[in-house]
Amino acid sequence: MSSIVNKFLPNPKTIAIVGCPFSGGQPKLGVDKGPIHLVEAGLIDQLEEIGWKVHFDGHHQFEEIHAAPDPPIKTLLKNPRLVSRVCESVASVVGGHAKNGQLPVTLGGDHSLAMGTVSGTLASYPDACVIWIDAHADINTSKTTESGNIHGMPVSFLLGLGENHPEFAWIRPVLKPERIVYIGLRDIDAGERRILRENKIKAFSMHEVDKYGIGKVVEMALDHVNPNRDLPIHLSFDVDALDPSVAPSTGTPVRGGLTFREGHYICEAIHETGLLVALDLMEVNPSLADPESVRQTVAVGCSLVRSALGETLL
Ligand SMILES: NC(=[NH2+])NCCC[C@H](N)C(=O)O
Ligand SMILES: [Mn+2]
Ligand SMILES: [Mn+2]
Repeated sequence: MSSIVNKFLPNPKTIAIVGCPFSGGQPKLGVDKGPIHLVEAGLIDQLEEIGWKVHFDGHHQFEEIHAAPDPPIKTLLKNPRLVSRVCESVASVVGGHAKNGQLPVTLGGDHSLAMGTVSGTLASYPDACVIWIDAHADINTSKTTESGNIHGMPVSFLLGLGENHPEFAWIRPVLKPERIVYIGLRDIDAGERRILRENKIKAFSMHEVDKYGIGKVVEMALDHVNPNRDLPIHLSFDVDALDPSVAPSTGTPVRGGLTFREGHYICEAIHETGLLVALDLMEVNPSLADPESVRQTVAVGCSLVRSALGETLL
């Protein structure tokens, strides 16, 4: 176990793996296989090797939810009922683990799931901040979305922006705009840019990563959301934040992303705060790209998780 002490977790330090084989927030098949590949690659043993107790009792089953199809309703959003119900159930699972003093590690699945994970974290740690690592801002509302894909919208629901959707009535808009920060952005829709500006949401795009270096960017990001380094941190990592040469198997790759080391540095630095209370690793899609690219993406996903949980280089 690394020498950093997590300030929020009781002993024995325990992780709860929340495997979420879910793809309903976007149209590409296969992202639901992400968590299965991550676990099959040995993630659980790897986390035990670095000193964690790990609970995993199988991937989340969304069967009953899948059994109730979305009726055609008048909205541009795709599968709103399905996504909402799945996220509601993820929120209660993640929230339950957090309340038991475990650190939930949610494996996606598409990034719409973060509506559930962040809601679950905030239910147990109301003053938690969110560090969102992504090529995208995922902050569209039903007014601004061009795709209708809900994986491009979870942050706006968490903030309570945009119009009310009865399907999503369970989501409490508990996230404050000053409690979220982005790193890695480089593909932002026009409407999202406006929302970020109007709500004064802090974001470090790849431009700032180039300009200041990743060390300084992480420090500035923490200074913004966690100035006294005393608030719990939820880290939501979309694997497409990494450059496609590093993580090719993902549904919406964007060139010009984080290097292998920049991605890992972020995770290592968050671990060093001793404040991490929840982690998401999202958007690994093992059915996109050739077998070697898939292997590489799954391996990098596992190593990001290990870094956030205390694997050290020395
Ligand atoms: N979680 C993701 N990979 N999101 C990609 C979102 C892309 C685009 N902004 C959209 O709204 O559809
Ligand atoms: Mn993304
Ligand atoms: Mn995302």
